[in-house]
Amino acid sequence: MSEAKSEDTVAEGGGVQPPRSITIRRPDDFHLHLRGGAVLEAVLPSTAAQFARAMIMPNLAPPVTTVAAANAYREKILSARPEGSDFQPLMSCYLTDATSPDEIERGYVNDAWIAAKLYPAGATTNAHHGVTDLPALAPVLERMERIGMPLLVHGEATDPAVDIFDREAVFMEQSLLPLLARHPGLKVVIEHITTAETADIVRAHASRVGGTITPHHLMINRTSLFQGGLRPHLYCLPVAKRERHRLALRKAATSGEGCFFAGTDSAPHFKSAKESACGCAGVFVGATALQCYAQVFDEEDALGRLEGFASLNGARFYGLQSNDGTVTLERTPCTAPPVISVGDQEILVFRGGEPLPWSVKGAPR
Ligand SMILES: NC(=O)N[C@@H](CC(=O)O)C(=O)O
Ligand SMILES: [Zn+2]
Ligand SMILES: [Zn+2]
Repeated sequence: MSEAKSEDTVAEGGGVQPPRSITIRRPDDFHLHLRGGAVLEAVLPSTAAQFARAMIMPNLAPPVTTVAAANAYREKILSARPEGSDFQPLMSCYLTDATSPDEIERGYVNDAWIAAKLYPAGATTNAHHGVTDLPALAPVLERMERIGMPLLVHGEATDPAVDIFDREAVFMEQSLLPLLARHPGLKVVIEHITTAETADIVRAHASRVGGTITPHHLMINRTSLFQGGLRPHLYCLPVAKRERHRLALRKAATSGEGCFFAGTDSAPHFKSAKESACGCAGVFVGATALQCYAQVFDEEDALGRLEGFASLNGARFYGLQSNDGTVTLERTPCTAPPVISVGDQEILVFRGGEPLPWSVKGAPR
């Protein structure tokens, strides 16, 4: 495990004061929704200011299922970058019942994408084209296993009879563990893990299974969704769970174990669509992600492990070089904007408009 450089200062009494700043290698966000068009233009600068690369989620409408669509989307992302940005999108493709193993391999060998995303049909936002019959996906998964291409999983059961707070647990037991057994060489990332038990499943298969953890699942529990009234902007899928799970996620993220890494699941939706009789799922955390991760690691007295989680573990899992360059986080309070505007619409920023104890040096405060 690498310990990042931090500026410890020796207090007059001889004790060590907590560091004022920490410098880590530039991090990667291994789970990001950028959408398209004006939303892409509006949200990309937030991520590009913090992260060198991001795994781009393919749940657009229509979803990214072909090499041509992935290449076109990558070009749109590259041209939406702010002036001077070297941000690199890492592309993924969206698996459907009709996905062909040949198209998956073609995209992988031609660098159109480096991973494929499994959405159980209907499990989350724009998942209605997802997979209805997992065992029938075997030829695709066998091919991925053979070529070493990781499978990224939204791990929730879709049976409406399953309690929403149990959907991740049920998927893990009924679908993910059997899938891991059927495909013993397949690399899998369980995305946005939300339970103590899922963290243990990741650990138990750590040689080939990773787990991404979002900033918000480290900060909120299911009670937060109802604090003082209904909080639609904290609603995402998988929904936040009980406090014991949040504590287990904080332990996993800050443990130094290489199987856990940053994936923000920053998922922009318009305020009007969130504050609705049927509000949609997703938290826009792109503008405050690194500040929030730093706060959590600081609270857990684990700032020295932030670099592993944010900048090294994920790259290692994917067989990528870690990034050149560094980013410095300072213990200087900052307040992110409460909203990002897109034309006459707004997207609320997670923890925007309130003081955060950490700021990203050089990023707008
Ligand atoms: N996390 C969410 O609640 N929403 C994501 C989809 C996803 O990652 O499940 C979105 O695309 O809005
Ligand atoms: Zn998801
Ligand atoms: Zn997501």
